[in-house]
Amino acid sequence: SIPTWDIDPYDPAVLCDPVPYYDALRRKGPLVWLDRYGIFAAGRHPEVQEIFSDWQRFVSSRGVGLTDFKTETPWRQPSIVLEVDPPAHTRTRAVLTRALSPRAVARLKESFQAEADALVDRLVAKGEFDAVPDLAEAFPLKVFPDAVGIAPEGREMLLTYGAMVFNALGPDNAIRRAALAEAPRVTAWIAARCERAAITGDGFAAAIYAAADNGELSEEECGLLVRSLLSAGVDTTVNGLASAVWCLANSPTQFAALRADPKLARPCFEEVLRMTSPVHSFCRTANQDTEVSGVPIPEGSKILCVLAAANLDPDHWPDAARFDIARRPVGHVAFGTGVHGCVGQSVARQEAEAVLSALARKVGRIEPAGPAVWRPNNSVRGLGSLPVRFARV
Ligand code: HEM
Ligand SMILES: O=C(O)c1ccc(C2CC2)cc1
Repeated sequence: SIPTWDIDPYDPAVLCDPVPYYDALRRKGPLVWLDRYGIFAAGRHPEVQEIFSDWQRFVSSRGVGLTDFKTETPWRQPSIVLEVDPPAHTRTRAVLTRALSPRAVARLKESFQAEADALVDRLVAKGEFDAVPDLAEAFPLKVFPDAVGIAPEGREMLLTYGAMVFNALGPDNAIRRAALAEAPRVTAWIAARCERAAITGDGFAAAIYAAADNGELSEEECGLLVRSLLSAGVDTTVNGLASAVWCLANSPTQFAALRADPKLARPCFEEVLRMTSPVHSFCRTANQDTEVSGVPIPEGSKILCVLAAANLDPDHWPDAARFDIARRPVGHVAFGTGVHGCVGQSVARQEAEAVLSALARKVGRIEPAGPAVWRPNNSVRGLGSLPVRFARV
């Protein structure tokens, strides 16, 4: 029989302190039936890997949250890359892959590094501050909209919209309702920013709109792909950077190792992603009667793939609970995997390398200066506040 569990993974207390839930979920079996929501949950690395890799049996076009687009109305026009399957996905994904290519991102390395160095210099001078607004939000909100080609005014709206996108993927709970209460105002603002006329410079959005000039996509489709960048490209890196500071503040020996070799900034960020999984869970929908690891899965079933639990699976990672920047966590699923694997991961890594290498070169010690406060969100794991002290080298 299939293990059944009445836990509420979307309870704010669980969202803020999820590791016991992850451990229990993995122990209960490869797939567990969560009868509170009538969904399956997968918390072990092999099953998450299998489900995310098999887009034919486990589709994204019926939504990657708890809403089944086949029977319920999405809160916004579905994404034409995240919430579609091949072949429709193939066309739009190709445009994003080109616009966000490692070469396009490498051109940003210097400006990202200059911005990170200047910011960290200011924070070392300040001494004590909240790393969430002053570093984790400040850095991406400066460099990412510039890289996309979005005007500077009102950028904090990107945080509101990101939280909305990620909360909307959860159940109809208080968090989701609060987030969607602001939907009309925020989605109108986002739509206006995505218009071709509103795009500045020759960044990612300009590269996307070039696909409208060569007939690859319609202008409306290009606007929706810019919306995808604004939906996925801010809250994720904000939470990844905040979690990186949290990991380093709690592991002085690991920060010392990073300081000894600032080139460890990139592998350090991969280990932060494995340990904290900024996107903690996403769904797939079975489009046929099937089975995974011997568990029958009826057509139409939603499967919550708990990326964060898979990334802490002790059967896949030796000493999985230990933050070890020398680990090289190849195979982590913090960026997903398969055809929908994160198309923005080069940008995320470039942002993180800039910030972590600045910390390695300019900060002597990172110390907690008050309680870390986690902010509950139905799909992302993020800090609301992280008071820290930066001691000079
Ligand atoms: C630490 C930062 C980030 C994390 C943890 C992250 C995580 C993810 C994950 C887990 C997926 C797969 C979703 C699925 O398979 O259903 C994904 C897809 C995606 N990400 Fe990222 N992401 C990050 C940064 C970014 C950035 C900076 C951008 C934009 C520049 C971006 C744009 C996208 C897009 C457009 C998709 C959909 C791709 C597709 O469906 O083919 N992400 N990301
Ligand atoms: O295309 C989108 O709108 C989109 C929204 C959220 C994500 C999450 C996984 C990072 C990805 C894409």
